[in-house]
Amino acid sequence: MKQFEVNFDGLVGPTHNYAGLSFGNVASQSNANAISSPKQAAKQGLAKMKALADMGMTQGVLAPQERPDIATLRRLGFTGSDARVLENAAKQARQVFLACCSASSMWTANAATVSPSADTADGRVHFTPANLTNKFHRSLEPEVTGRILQATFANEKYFAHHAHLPDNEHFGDEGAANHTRLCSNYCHSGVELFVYGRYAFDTTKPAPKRYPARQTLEASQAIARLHGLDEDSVVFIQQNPDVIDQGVFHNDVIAVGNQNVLFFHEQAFYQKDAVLQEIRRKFGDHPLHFIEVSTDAVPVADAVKTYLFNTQIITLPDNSMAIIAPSECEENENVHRYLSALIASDAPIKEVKYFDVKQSMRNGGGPACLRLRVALTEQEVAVVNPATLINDTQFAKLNRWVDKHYRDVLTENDLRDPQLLIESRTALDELTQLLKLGSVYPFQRQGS
Ligand SMILES: N=C(N)NCCC[C@H](NC(=O)CCC(=O)O)C(=O)O
Repeated sequence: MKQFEVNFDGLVGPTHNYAGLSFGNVASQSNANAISSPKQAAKQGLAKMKALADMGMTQGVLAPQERPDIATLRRLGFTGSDARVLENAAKQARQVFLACCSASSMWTANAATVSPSADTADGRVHFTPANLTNKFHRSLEPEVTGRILQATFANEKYFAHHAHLPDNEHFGDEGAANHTRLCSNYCHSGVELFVYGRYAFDTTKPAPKRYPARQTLEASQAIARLHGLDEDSVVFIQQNPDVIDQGVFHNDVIAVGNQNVLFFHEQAFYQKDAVLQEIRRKFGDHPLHFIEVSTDAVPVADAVKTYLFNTQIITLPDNSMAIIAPSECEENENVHRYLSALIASDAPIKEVKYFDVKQSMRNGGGPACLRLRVALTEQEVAVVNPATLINDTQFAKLNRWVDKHYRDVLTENDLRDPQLLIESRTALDELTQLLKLGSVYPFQRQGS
């Protein structure tokens, strides 16, 4: 049977900006208020999607969200015309306003957790949007994310969509950024790794001291239950609290897996040896490769700066593996040396391809943050909304759409411009037609 792991990349929205909203995410904080380029950001993302499609990968795209989020600003007490809501919010509650303008839905690794049909009790692909409770600006995403996922995977026979977990820190869930699946073949049952940062109901357990742990064990357990996963094929792993305190705010900043390869930093996991043993036991007799990177080879600070682990390991149509890395990895001596040695070694990864995703990197989002992985059978691919899959035509249309609607530069001051709101809504309205999504945005559903 043909097997697919489809990457659904987030399209960068027209209000892409740097607002320093993510405490614990070093890049986000250090680029607060830098000038952004939504057009360049969207094009960098599209170029990566097109490059993967050209490598023979099946590549999808997920629509961004409506920002500024006028509906939320109204919910928070701002009234009058949309222009007045923007003006008053920017003047009276700058931080709240900025949070409601973030284009953070571009990082679709945080859109949802996905379990392929081979792993689930009812044989469907299961999706649970992440509630992203730890950051206000991100907690605004799950409802619309759910609608976009339902419009993309719109077939109940094959796809099951759950509501996001309760919106409370006890069930803080960051989606696929803390979830990895190991398997020998995408269509065979695999072992799902759920990485959490803390226990919600037991404060005696280890937890980071400086920065927040966004994901709880209880949230990860709830997702595994909802998706009908077999406990013999699930491993719950605590992230090392010390690395969270060094800026590793999601597990995908320090570990990444693909098929039978787990690529991780030696400091990634709490009680690492027991974790690796459990993974090996549950994976069974098939070959399994642990590629462990020592602190001597790459210090955690370099991993956080370059996003060595926020790379995509992909299996190409000829079954060889390649690693998709941000250009920051090529520019850093330690990391470049490491990657060059890795592909020359007998490890399964044979090729490295560098991509410029700097507009995203400045907010703490590398190549892997920009994509949601969905392992699908041939039959399942056939029922995905075809307009969301990238081919030459869709790529050209999306590029033209960006050229037509996106600004070259954006500053904080521009965000309060009512014209930007109109531009964004016009762009998104057209996008929903291009991707055949129906009415997913609040501005399209007013009065419905
Ligand atoms: N690791 C993964 N999978 N995703 C990266 C998400 C980056 C995102 N940055 C932000 O939301 C910054 C927005 C700002 O500061 O303007 C976050 O911290 O949640």
